Amino acid sequence: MTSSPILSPTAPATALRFLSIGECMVEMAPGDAPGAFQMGFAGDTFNTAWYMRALRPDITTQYFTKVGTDAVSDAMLTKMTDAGIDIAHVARSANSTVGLYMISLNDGERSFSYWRSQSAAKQLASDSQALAQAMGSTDLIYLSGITVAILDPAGRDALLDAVQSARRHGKTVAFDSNLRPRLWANEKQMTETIMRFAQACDIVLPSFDDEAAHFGDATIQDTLDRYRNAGATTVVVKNGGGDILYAHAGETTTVTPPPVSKIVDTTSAGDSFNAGFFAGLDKALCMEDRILAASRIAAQVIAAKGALVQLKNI
Ligand SMILES: O=C(O)C(=O)C[C@H](O)[C@H](O)CO
Repeated sequence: MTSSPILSPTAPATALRFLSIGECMVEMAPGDAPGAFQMGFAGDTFNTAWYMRALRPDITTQYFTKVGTDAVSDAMLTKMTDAGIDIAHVARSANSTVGLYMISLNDGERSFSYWRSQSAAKQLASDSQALAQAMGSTDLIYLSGITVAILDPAGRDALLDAVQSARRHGKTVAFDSNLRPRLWANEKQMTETIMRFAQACDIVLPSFDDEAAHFGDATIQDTLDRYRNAGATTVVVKNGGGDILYAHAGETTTVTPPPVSKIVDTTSAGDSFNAGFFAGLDKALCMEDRILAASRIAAQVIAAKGALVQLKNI
């Protein structure tokens, strides 16, 4: 079992800074009464930033996105600042607003409907200088397959350039492939672009069920090998409630997460897991302990409705 560091040697020993890049949307989640919905704000990379802030109030957590200038965009930014997330790198656009999604639950199975095709966040990579500046003033950068999926080809190239440059400057970059076929033109474009970004990252945190469905991986080991062969130094393959497989510092090991007692809504399971994992990166923990801590956070999150759940006993 290894406790070798993951963060770049240039990362500070204290006052770690975390930057999450992506889209936050209005979330309409099923309420308690039939037909009722509860409005909130969520989005995979924002959820991770929110949980990171909850778990590590001692570090700077920043969010990078673009929103509108309307009232709902203001309310979203208030939600971020109330949570203690630094929004200095959030840009605003006067002629667009934020996206929206609705969760439908059917016998515990969730499905999503989205209204995001015109959202301001689709332009988040339009200012390369802003990207470089944000990445230059952080240590750990996080983005997802959704962050990449919402961009146009020029935006994808600009984001990839920025990530590669940040890595050359000693930043640590983490990526959750978060496959959302509906956001891509076709499966080939999705899988090729995801691998292009994975190649540029240090840490990759895929989920086996999605990877099996879209990359055709027969086993969790196949998923791990594909990302490791692409060049990621640390790969953690999430696996629903099943055994998690990781590779780090030349070691490949399985971790059995604690049994989950209650599943109400799995929204944000992977996002909160990622935050739980990042929260331990600057600590002298072994990989297994980081992964177990992340699993315990995700277990709390899926025991309640919605993407953002107040954590207990952290
Ligand atoms: O699908 C998306 O873009 C989302 O970010 C919605 C949810 O908040 C997220 O997927 C939950 O994991």
